[in-house]
Amino acid sequence: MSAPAPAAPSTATTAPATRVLEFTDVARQFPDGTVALEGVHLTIDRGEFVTVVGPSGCGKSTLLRIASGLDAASAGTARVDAQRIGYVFQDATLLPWRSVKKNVELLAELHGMSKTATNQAALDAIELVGLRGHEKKLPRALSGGMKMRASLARSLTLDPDLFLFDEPFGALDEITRERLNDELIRLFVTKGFGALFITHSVSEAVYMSTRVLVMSGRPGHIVESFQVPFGPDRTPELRFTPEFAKLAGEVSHALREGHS
Ligand SMILES: Nc1ncnc2c1ncn2[C@@H]1O[C@H](COP(=O)(O)OP(=O)(O)OP(=O)(O)O)[C@@H](O)[C@H]1O
Repeated sequence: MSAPAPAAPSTATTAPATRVLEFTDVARQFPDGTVALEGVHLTIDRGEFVTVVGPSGCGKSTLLRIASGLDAASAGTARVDAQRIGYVFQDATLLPWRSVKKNVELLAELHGMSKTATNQAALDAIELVGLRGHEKKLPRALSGGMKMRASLARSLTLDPDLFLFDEPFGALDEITRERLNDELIRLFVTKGFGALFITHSVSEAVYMSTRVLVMSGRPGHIVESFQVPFGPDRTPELRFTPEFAKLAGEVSHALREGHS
């Protein structure tokens, strides 16, 4: 069993951090009076992988929707300084009649990229997510993991500064999920985007992130923040180390405390 990598910043860089997201005192109250979020402070820089865990219904998806611009804060300031935003949901949302390649090209097309640039971006993204050789397949011929790879590739064509993930691997079996965790870490290290990742799995949160945030029950706000001390070269064995177990235990504890 290999020891965890020494404590290090996730992406070793000496350049000043580029802030891609800054929430100050954000609240969201819906018209029916439901207060989903209250007093949320959150910053994400490029090169940071920030995961939010919290009890069901605490406002995690609402937080992500505000970050994506699909929803707006009802109080406070939600600032996103990203030219391009990637968005991956639990459902891969592929168009069933388009091939893998055509699905991956979709966002680039919608963003008005030229045919040549779209083609190249799609081929690069397909290569990055390991779908080479499957370009012509229709979504129905793909496994759940392959669909998620195609969904990831579709956003990668935009080379996002900020990537938003709403439980992207929640519906996958454990082996596929862990494999995709590793692939996403590799993409993150290669591309250096900022990430906001939502999951119900504490283990996934600790394994993937540079920082884990724990939300309280509704109205959701951040009750605890954990800097993750493991470097970018994480391998599955990390999950079996005492350091990992200790941190995961602390996050679980904070989750239970925030819940009560
Ligand atoms: N459009 C809406 N109108 C009224 N209430 C809403 C609306 N959207 C979400 N809510 C409520 O706001 C709260 C937060 O919802 P949200 O989906 O953000 O939670 P979540 O933490 O992502 O939940 P889960 O972990 O179960 O996916 C919930 O109580 C939900 O019912």
